[in-house]
Amino acid sequence: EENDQNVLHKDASPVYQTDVNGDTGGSNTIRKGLLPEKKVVYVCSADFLSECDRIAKVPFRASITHALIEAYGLLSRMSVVPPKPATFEEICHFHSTDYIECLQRLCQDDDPDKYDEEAEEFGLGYDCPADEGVYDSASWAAGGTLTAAEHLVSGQCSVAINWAGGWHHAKRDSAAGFCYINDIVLGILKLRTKYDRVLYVDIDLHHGDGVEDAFCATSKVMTVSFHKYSPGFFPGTGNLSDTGIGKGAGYTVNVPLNEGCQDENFYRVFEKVMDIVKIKFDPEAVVCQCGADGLAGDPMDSFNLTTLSLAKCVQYLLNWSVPLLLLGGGGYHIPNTARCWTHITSVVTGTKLSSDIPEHRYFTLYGPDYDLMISPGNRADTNTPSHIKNVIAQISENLENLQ
Ligand SMILES: O=C(CCc1ccccc1NC(=O)c1cccc(C(F)(F)F)c1)NO
Ligand SMILES: [Zn+2]
Repeated sequence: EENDQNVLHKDASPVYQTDVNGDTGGSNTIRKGLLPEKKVVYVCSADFLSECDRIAKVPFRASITHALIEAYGLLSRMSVVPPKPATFEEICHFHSTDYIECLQRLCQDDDPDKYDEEAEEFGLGYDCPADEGVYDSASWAAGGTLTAAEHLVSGQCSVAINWAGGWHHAKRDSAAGFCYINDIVLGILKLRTKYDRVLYVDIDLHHGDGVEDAFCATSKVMTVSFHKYSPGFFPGTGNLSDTGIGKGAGYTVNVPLNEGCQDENFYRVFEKVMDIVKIKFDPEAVVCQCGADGLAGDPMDSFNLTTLSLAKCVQYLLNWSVPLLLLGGGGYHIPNTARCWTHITSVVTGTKLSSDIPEHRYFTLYGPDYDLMISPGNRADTNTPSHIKNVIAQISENLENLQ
């Protein structure tokens, strides 16, 4: 096999770290950051990929992403762990049994007129179709996130990755925004069996409303979502004034941004907000939804980010050296999404990658540049300095009062 798993990509120059007695390099210390060898769990298997390839709005995205990660030789830097699909019982640790039973029933029904009143009640219908295979792919994606979270809880790794997870719109008793099972909530509930304070960060283009709703009334889980917020833009929630309720008051953070957001503004806001979150909440574990639909070139055509800012956000969280669960999410320009999550995987494993896409099964998708990096479009960033300043000021004021 041309791509020997143990050979880093030809131009990759691993980043060296001086070891305890000061000498650098040597065969076994080609790592940066604080992760001990192989302490990154990457959830994947052939069954898992073929099930997640069937997710309707992102056909074959799971396999295309995995193939690029493999082509760059990154699998040898991680522990690859095969997941199982989440069971009905595991799924109902968050979702209502009525909703999940209805989802299962409809997915097995091939009658085009199957969307009865009950279906509508559970958000299942023409905008969230319960087609054949939807339950299976959603339960496999959720199983991947649970497997990743379990490896963090058991201490077997410090970072765990499920690029087929991140379905942040699903509610306790309803599908929404093509999300059917909220794997993120299930993963956070799993982490909460060990960690007292869990932080959720969402850098997808859209507001992470399903996760926010699940934890808006508790101070044990803080949710921080960075998203486009503008009239008529889905889901329409996630304004600055949305800060949590009851015991959770102040533990919901929303960072509403405008059209055209570029790397510089996005990362500037991210860093300023997360600096305060770290001081005021001091999380014991972090879950980050890395939705890539804010990238330049995405059919959502809303933000104008490149993988550099999204990868810098993950590097920022890595530097906290607390257990970190990384998930996918949106991302509808599939080669760019694969570029983004491969770039993030290289950051997590401390591996420098050549910007030349390696020859592999899906090489042709990366034309005409065949470059790992993407360029921003030339649309203006409508986030004015005063908007950015006001958002940061308001959020630090909201967090100031946190006990
Ligand atoms: O990406 C999402 C949800 C996207 C969404 C929510 C509600 C209604 C529609 C959508 N998604 C789309 O419109 C969509 C999904 C996949 C591909 C496209 C495409 F047509 F832009 F490619 C569009 N959340 O992070
Ligand atoms: Zn999205």
